[in-house]
Amino acid sequence: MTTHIIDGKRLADDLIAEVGNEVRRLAELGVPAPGLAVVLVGEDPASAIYVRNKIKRAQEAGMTSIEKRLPADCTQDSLEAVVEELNQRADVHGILVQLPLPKHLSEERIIRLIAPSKDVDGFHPENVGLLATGQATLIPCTPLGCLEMLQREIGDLSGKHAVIVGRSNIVGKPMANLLLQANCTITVVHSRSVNGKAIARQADILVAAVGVPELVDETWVKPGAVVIDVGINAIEKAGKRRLVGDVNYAKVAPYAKAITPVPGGVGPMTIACLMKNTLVAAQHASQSAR
Ligand SMILES: Nc1nc2c(c(=O)[nH]1)N[C@@H](CN(C=O)c1ccc(C(=O)N[C@@H](CCC(=O)O)C(=O)O)cc1)CN2
Ligand SMILES: [Mg+2]
Repeated sequence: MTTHIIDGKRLADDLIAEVGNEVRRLAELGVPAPGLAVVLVGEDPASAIYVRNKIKRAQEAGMTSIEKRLPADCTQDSLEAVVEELNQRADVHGILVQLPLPKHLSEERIIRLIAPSKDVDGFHPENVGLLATGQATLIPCTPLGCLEMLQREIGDLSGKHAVIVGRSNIVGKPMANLLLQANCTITVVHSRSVNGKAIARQADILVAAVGVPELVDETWVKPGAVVIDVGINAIEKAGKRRLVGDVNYAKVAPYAKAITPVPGGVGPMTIACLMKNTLVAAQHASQSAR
C-alpha cells in the first residue's frame, strides 16, 4: 500500500494565503484589518514559541496583532483585567489566552470571561454549546484543522466510522461533535474504555489525541485507515530531544491509507485555523456594525 503523508505545513501555508487574500479583498471594501490579541502568562518555552508563531502568521495574513505578556506569578484579577480590556477594544476581533496557565490561575474563569464573539479558540461554553447543536461559527482550531485535512483526503465523510482516542475539551470532545456533523459514526475511546485497541481497529478514521508518546502502533489500526495524529510530545532518545506524536509513525504508516506526521501535520494547521477564525470573527463584527 502506498501511504499518503498529509503535509500539514503546506496545507497551512495554503489556508493562510487564502485568509490573506480575503483580508486584502475586505480592505479594498474599507473593512478594517482583523486584529488578534494573544495573551501569554509566564515563561514556558513551548508556549512562547506557539505565541510567536501565531503573531507571525497573523502578520503574514495581513492582520494586526497584539501580544500581552504577564509574569508567571500574576494574579487572577490582573489577568482578568487584561481580558476585559481586550473585550472592549474595537480593533481586537480575536482574543486567545495561551494554555496551559500556571496552576494558581483558573483557566475556566478566564475562558468564560472572553467575549464569545472574540473567542477564536472556540473554548467558551457558549461556543461549545453552539458547536454541539450544529450552529457554531468559532470552532476549536485543532479539530477544525483535522476536519479540513480529512475532507481534503477523503472528500465526503458520510458513514465513515471515526474513532477518537482521547476526550479532552480542546480536541477529543469538539472533534467528536464536528465529525458527527460531517455524518460520521463516532466512538470516543479513553483511559477507562474496555479494549480501546479493538475498537480503534474498526476505524476508517483514527484520531489520536491522548498525549501519550507513540501509544498507537500498528495493532490499533485497520489497514487502509486514515490516521490523524494530534499528539506533540517531546521525548529523549539516545540523549537527543525529539518530537513524536501519539502514533508510532514508523509502525503505523505502512498500514495507513494516509497519515499526518509529527512535526508538520496537525500543529501548523491549528495555527492556520486560528487565522481563519480571526477572519470569521472580524467579518461578523463588521456585519453587526452595519
Ligand atoms: N489557547 C490555546 N492554547 C493551546 C492550544 C490552543 O489551540 N489554544 N493548543 C496547544 C498549543 N498550540 C497552540 O496553541 C500549538 C502546538 C503546536 C503547534 C505546532 O505547530 N507544532 C509543530 C512543532 C513545534 C515544535 O517544533 O515544537 C508541529 O506540530 O509541526 C501549533 C500550535 C496547547 N495550548
Ligand atoms: Mg489552573
